[in-house]
Amino acid sequence: MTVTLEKSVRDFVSAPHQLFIDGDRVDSVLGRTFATPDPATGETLAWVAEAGTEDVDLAVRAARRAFTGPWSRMTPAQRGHVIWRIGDLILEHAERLAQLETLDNGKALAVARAADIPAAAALFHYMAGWATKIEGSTIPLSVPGAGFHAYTLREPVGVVGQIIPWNFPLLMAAWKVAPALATGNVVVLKPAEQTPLSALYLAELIAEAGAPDGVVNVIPGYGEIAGAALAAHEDVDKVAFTGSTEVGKMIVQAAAGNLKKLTLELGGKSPNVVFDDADLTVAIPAAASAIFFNHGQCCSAGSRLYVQESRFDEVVDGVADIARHIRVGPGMEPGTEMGPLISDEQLRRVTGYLESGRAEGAETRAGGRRCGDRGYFLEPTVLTGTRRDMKVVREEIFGPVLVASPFSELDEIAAEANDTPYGLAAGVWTRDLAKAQALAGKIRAGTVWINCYNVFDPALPFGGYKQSGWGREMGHAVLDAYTEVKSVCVQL
Ligand SMILES: NC(=O)C1=CN([C@@H]2O[C@H](COP(=O)(O)OP(=O)(O)OC[C@H]3O[C@@H](n4cnc5c(N)ncnc54)[C@H](O)[C@@H]3O)[C@@H](O)[C@H]2O)C=CC1
Ligand code: BAL
Repeated sequence: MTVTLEKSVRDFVSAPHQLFIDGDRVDSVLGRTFATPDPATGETLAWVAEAGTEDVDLAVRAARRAFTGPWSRMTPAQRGHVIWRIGDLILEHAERLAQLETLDNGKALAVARAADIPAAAALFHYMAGWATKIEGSTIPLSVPGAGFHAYTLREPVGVVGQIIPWNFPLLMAAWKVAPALATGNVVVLKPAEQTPLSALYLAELIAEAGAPDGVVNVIPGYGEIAGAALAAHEDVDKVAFTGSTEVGKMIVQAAAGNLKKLTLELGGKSPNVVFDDADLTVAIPAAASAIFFNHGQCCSAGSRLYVQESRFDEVVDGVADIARHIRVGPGMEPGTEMGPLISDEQLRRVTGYLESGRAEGAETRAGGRRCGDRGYFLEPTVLTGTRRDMKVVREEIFGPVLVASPFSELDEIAAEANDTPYGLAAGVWTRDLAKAQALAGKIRAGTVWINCYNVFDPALPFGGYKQSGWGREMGHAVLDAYTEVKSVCVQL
């Protein structure tokens, strides 16, 4: 049995999907379209206009016109009102958006309802408040002689290209669009080719909320064509990207042409460390959730579990038992806890890692196989007996695959936790807060969760050390990424 689709969702999905440029739905210049599949079946869900370089150019021009035009004439309070209204509209359309997200991404409807959609609305509501609080400062100068009045202004960067992934399609759009608008920028958003639908729906809500034409343009298309053109475009002032570290590096090179500003939110291989004095009734289910939430398709996934040796078997057996009982199925089926992976390509990538782990001697404590032969379902998997040099330990798998290892003491685990090119997140579990904070201080990662995991809040900055990225999203910190500082110096 599946949840009955709302008629409006059925109608939206089955309609032809155009690009959203300058407040209008338009076909792509070359008339190209692409299919977005339903990951639960592998069948085509919808056909979507495919942006090419010409469309990227049209969208950038529309954004530039809006930047110098009506958007720049709105007061901060008016901008804040529009952004708040977008949050309200997301909540008003929550069920439709949740169903759309489940169809396009595959995630369980309960998860889309409880997590993705309210979190996207919350981000717009939080950022709305910042629109009226983008302030400079007055600066006392030490230049001898004449008096000066010097101050700084924070100005928008300009036209921002935003390239987002498929793991949290609407939420990643919110993380990008909301701070850009709060700081007075304009946007060309390229959603992932696997999940373009909720971003197109969001474009309509943004227009309904009162954003002038061209302020947010949404151009679905392929990364190597539309994404690459956006990253290289000479009239784009900044690119904000979330996705693989590999593509992040390509974007750095593409952006060099006009030295556009960049923020990058990239991969992770996050350590989750359980000490022997932790409350295991909480730590065990949390360690399972840290890796299995969103099918492990989270950049922050706690994919390396380290347990102090005296409790290793207890914790691993507990996590493996949870893994075996997770209900895997189509996201639209009531009771489903874990849906399919996003695509055939991702399924092959993840099962390739499982084969490599087995070939290198890892032991499978739970899962390890594809479920059925329709759609892209995989069993939640726990591997032990791994070594530091194995691919399954070193590389981001981006699937429901946990590698678990024992450790003996704090300094050893700090070194092992940091033995990765990534530095996105980490978890620490212990009743001893001094020990937790000591380890948190040693771990080189943008977020350390103590006795919790995957806690996100619009006010809490998120981003990576090392090859996990540049800059921070959310919180006060994101405002820096979307503003230029201008110093004004007046001789009195
Ligand atoms: N940090 C995160 O949240 C995410 C990390 N990933 C990682 O990336 C791996 C591969 O997944 P993909 O979907 O292939 O990630 P990806 O990095 O290729 O795709 C992310 C976005 O970048 C775009 N893109 C791809 N190539 C581009 C290019 N040359 N120039 C500009 N934009 C480009 C895509 O169209 C998509 O919108 C995953 O297995 C996972 O390890 C994937 C998605 C999200
Ligand atoms: N990429 C944003 C959040 C996550 O994947 O964990």
